[in-house]
Amino acid sequence: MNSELSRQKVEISLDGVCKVFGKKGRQVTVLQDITFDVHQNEFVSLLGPSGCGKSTLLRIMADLLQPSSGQILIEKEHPREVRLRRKFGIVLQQPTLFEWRTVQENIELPLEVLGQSRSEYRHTVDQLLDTVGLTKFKDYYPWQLSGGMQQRVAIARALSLDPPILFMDEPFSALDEFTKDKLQIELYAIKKKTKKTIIFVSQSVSEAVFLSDRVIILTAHPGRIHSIHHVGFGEERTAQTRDSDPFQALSAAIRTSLYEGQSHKAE
Ligand SMILES: Nc1ncnc2c1ncn2[C@@H]1O[C@H](COP(=O)(O)OP(=O)(O)OP(=O)(O)O)[C@@H](O)[C@H]1O
Repeated sequence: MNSELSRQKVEISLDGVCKVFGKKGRQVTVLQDITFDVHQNEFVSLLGPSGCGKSTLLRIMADLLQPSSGQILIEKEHPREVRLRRKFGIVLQQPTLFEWRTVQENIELPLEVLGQSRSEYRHTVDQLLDTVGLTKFKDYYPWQLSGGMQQRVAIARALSLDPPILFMDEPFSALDEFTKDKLQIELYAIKKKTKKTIIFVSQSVSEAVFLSDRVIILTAHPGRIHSIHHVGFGEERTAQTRDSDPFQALSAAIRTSLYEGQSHKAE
């Protein structure tokens, strides 16, 4: 482990997590012996081929699924406790906004559910609109927005209760390249500003390298950790980062690991 990371507090800890789907006689092991720690304010991507169990692992971490064996602790507590105290936000591939609520009303929803009044959360919501660049569009309805704008609303909504942790499952995968690149830069800036811990599922090497402090590569059938790569570019990530030699070199190394993971499986 690099020395800077070892000084940071462990926020999420996975120990020997396994997941088996199906009934007796027709069982499939999807995840096997997944063990790693995530530190406070760290951005960790889970990268691997389709079907290797990335979403399943994220869902287990977010208490949407239970592991078949092994343990997950978030700040030394079971994910259920953490979920009930709304200590994490979730952003999925599809933004799942409420069509009959405006941008602002979608972002306000979790605060409204908590029983706060608009005067209490007005400042928070104004700040979130500003953070995701949607102040001018606050009275628009989801169907009046582009896909990228809708995903920005989903991110703002996930941040509305100011959770220390964000779980994100391929949030940009349905978007075009240009919007994707732009949102990656914005997400990195949000992470820097808000100091969140982010676990991010991706199928894209360049996305994972651009956003992450560490990239965890999973192999498929069953999903196991193949390797963990530290991203050493520091906190300056711009459009030019992707053209830099360190970025290209790390992307190439990660691509090699991904292919290695697949070919071991085929042997
Ligand atoms: N509820 C379920 N019951 C049975 N099998 C499931 C269930 N959920 C997922 N699986 C299986 O688990 C495996 C991993 O699925 P998962 O969605 O976690 O993979 P993934 O790496 O996120 O894939 P992708 O990148 O394509 O989204 C797949 O083979 C899938 O069919």
